[in-house]
Amino acid sequence: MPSPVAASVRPSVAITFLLLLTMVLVVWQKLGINRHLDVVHARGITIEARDDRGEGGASQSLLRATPQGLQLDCTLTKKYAWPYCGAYFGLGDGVHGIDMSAYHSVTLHVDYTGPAPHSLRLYLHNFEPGFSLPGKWETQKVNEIEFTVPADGRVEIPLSLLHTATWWITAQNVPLLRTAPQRDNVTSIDLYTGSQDAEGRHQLTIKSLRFEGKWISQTQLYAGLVAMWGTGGLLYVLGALVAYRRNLREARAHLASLTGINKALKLEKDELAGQVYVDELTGAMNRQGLRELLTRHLKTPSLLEQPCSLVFVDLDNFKQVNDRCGHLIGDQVLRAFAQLAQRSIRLTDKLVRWGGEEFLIICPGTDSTQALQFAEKLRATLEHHDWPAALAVTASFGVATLAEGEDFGRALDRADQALYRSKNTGRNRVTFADHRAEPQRKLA
Ligand SMILES: Nc1nc2c(ncn2[C@@H]2O[C@H](COP(=O)(O)OP(=O)(O)OP(=O)(O)O)[C@@H](O)[C@H]2O)c(=O)[nH]1
Repeated sequence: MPSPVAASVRPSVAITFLLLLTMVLVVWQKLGINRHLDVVHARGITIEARDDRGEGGASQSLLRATPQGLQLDCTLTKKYAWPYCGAYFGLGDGVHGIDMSAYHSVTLHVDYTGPAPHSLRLYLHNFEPGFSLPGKWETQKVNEIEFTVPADGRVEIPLSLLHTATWWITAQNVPLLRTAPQRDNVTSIDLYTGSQDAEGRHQLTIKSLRFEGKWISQTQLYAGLVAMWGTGGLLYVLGALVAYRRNLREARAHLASLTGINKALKLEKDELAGQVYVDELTGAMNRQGLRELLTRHLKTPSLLEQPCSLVFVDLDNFKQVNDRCGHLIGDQVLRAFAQLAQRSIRLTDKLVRWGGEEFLIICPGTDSTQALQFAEKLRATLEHHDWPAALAVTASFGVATLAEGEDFGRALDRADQALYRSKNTGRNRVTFADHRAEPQRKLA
């Protein structure tokens, strides 16, 4: 019988496959091809200059593309409380941005001239359903970081350092549990002058603003792996369950068929056993049958209910029947005798072919008087019966009644002795044996 899931995929094969796939994915995520996004040079990104004039300030910024990069000319004026100049990089339509969760760092390469300090602010605006509203940029989550530009103009910032701007949380009254930085739907990136920058002319050449990352983040990979293993496990359990139910159905059908076969075999066995206990020629019980009967009697004594009488019957001069008329006629006579005897006895009586032309009739619930009457009646019936080949057939009888507590074999022996006396005293007669002890005759 196939194993539960052998019909689909072996569990060991599936587990090996999943393990290999997991290893490949983990290695690929760690060492595999990186992805990057250089917002200065990428296509499809809207780039605009930004300054504080919209908020009542007077700073001015001008943005133009040069062979060296994106050049921002800024005149910073402290008319507004938080003056700024900067560059805006639009990544979508203001609602649908790009998922930047798998990016791990951003590398900036700039030339910065102007009054110190040279610091910059980087913002990633993330549109989040729940509190971000279309058309209202101020409702988008502000992931920010401010940093000093080193002398060589190169700086690499891990994106994990970006935090949600506290001024934005306060202004938007964001629930505490929604304040964590997030960048799964970034609609714009802004690079502004630092909050402490001095007034005056600042010139910034942004040579590159490059985000480095993986195709999928570690978190996404692990979530995917958990889902993959979970689905695999679930499928395995479902498959095993289906196979188990199918096997159970098959086992039940198998059991039903075995039970049927068993029943048929038992019937056949009973039939064969019945044949073993019956004499083929006469249909009477044979000695094997008598043995079985006596064995059962030991378990259920009512079979030989007291008083019980035994009647031995032996056809007289049967040898002559065979000699004169042949064995076939002899057989017919034996069959006819058995039929006559069967018709004469009670349902509870048993007719046993003892051997040759000798028969034993066991009569439970029959005392000696009744047994003698019965034997005499049968003897007379045989004497007057119309036998094959117009034969005159008689029989001699020996009758014994089991005495209280007497052994069956001993009573049998007495009946046999009585039969012997019938034979010796002229045949065609009934002789009764009283219960005085005689040597025991054995069941051969
Ligand atoms: N046709 C036939 N003859 C049988 C069968 N079994 C035994 N016989 C014959 O029965 C005869 C018995 O002969 P004996 O034992 O001499 O007994 P008897 O001739 O009946 O003489 P008594 O018993 O003394 O009256 C033998 O010839 C056996 O061959 C049988 O199944 N069929």
